[in-house]
Amino acid sequence: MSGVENQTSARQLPPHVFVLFGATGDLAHRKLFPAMYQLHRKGLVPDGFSVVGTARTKYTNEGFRDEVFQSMQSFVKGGIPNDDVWRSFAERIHYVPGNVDKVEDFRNLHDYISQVEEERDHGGNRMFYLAMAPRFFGETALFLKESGLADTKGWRRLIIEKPFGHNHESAAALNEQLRSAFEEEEIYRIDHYLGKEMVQNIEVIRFANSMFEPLWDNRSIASVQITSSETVGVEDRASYYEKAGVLRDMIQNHMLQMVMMTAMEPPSRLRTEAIRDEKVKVLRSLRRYDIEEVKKNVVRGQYRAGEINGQAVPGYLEEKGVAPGSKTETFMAARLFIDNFRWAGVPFYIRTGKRMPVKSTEIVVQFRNMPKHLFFNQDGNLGPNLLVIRINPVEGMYMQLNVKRPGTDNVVVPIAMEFSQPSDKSPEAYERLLHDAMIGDSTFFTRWDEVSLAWKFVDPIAEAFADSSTPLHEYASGEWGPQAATDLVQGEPGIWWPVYGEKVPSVESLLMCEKAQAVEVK
Ligand SMILES: NC(=O)C1=CN([C@@H]2O[C@H](COP(=O)(O)OP(=O)(O)OC[C@H]3O[C@@H](n4cnc5c(N)ncnc54)[C@H](OP(=O)(O)O)[C@@H]3O)[C@@H](O)[C@H]2O)C=CC1
Ligand SMILES: O=C1O[C@H](COP(=O)(O)O)[C@@H](O)[C@H](O)[C@H]1O
Repeated sequence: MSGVENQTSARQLPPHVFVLFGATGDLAHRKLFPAMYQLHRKGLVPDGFSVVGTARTKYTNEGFRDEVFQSMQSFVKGGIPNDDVWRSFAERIHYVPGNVDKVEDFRNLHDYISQVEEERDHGGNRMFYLAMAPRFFGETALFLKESGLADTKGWRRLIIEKPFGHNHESAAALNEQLRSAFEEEEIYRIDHYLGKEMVQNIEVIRFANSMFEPLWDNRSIASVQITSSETVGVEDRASYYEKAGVLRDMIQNHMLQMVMMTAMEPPSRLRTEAIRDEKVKVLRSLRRYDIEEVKKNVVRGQYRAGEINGQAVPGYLEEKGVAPGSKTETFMAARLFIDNFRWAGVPFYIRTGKRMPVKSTEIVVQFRNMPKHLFFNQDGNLGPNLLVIRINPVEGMYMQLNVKRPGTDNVVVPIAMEFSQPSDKSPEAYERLLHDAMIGDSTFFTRWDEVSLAWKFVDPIAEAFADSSTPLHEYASGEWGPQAATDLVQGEPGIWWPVYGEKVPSVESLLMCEKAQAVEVK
């Protein structure tokens, strides 16, 4: 017995060689090896599955396996034992030193992989994962072709990390390079938010519950708010973040993906291209902003020193690697409009930033108020119904409803009808996405037209930021962004609904919120 679980309900993966570029890097150690280990532990990988890692640092197979084992102690919750499961996984791991700037190193890698394929049947299939800096993506794809590595007897697939370009022009150029070596169907562009359990659940909540779909439009919904707040700062990623800012780091990809999942039409069938077609239509209807509209609908900010969880933290400008006087935005809020029949007139508010009070991602769908109020809460107000989808750290949802407070008066209180599931039971986003790519399911990867349209939306905002026509507001670490972001939310609801992080909303917190709303809406 290897100790490997026999998980019959999930799909067994096809045999293949998994070629991991950037195998010594942070992503490989933090996410990819733990994800593959879990797939192995669950009995989902077949005999013919091997990982061949490559990067410039020199390791023997044994040395590299030890390195992966050590990093697993930090990156798999609770660490992993040195038992049969690990040993049988380690046997699958190989390492070949190489530099992606040198085509001859690809030939060397090719020879090694051919040897691995001779020793065990991998079905002639190869998966290439580019876990490297984006500047290497295009050239690596071309060298894969030139060295013959991409000529396989079975299937070949390319998984590519974000960021996919810096703007539309560079993304299109990169796409052309990739397409000269791989077909669109062979390219799996990662957006790890699409691997999150509750992001995938949005479709199920919407399309498997008959009570929501009839209400899911501008007749019943007043607004949608999507918040993704982080407590961390730029950490040691300034060299990347200084050029990206939150607009390219979070909005162009994760935030727009959540907008698409919330706003898309039901697909005609549960098929990859049918789903992606519906998502793309949302981006086609997303109103694009010129500079004047950016000024009205977009707010950006940069964190200053403050406190997070009682700990003093420095401002962005004091962080390691940040240029003096940097204008990089670490926070952005925007009011978006999707100009189609379903959503005309419904504002979609999005906000995301670093060094905010809690780590939380939530989607709040606010239903319209009653045409006439018969009942009121203790402040003479009546809160709206909300459907809140909680993406992380809690995975779940709640519906905010009004009920009668027990007693002889007719006072109404808001309650949260709540569902949550333990997040440690869900596969990590990377585990789920690797599994999908290995079985050839690209539903939760981004198609080129999605990426292209997302850049077309983002580029004018980036230009407005670059020519300083929109102010860069300051906010203290530990705050919910600048005041201007609060001012953006007009009409119903008039406030940003709170996000609760680890907490569960209580009647008191919901009432406080209604009170705030009553004041703001006036
Ligand atoms: N880290 C994370 O959590 C996340 C990362 N990403 C994305 O993943 C990608 C990788 O990020 P990350 O792992 O953090 O980056 P790292 O800098 O930690 O790793 C880069 C890897 O590339 C290798 N490398 C660098 N130059 C060469 C070269 N000339 N030839 C061959 N290999 C080379 C490095 O190894 P060596 O020095 O040994 O050559 C290393 O293995 C990026 O696109 C990033 O945006 C996306 C989401 C999250
Ligand atoms: O892609 C990125 O996402 C993380 C946030 O991801 P989460 O899963 O922790 O919500 C963000 O910190 C990082 O800057 C960005 O590159």
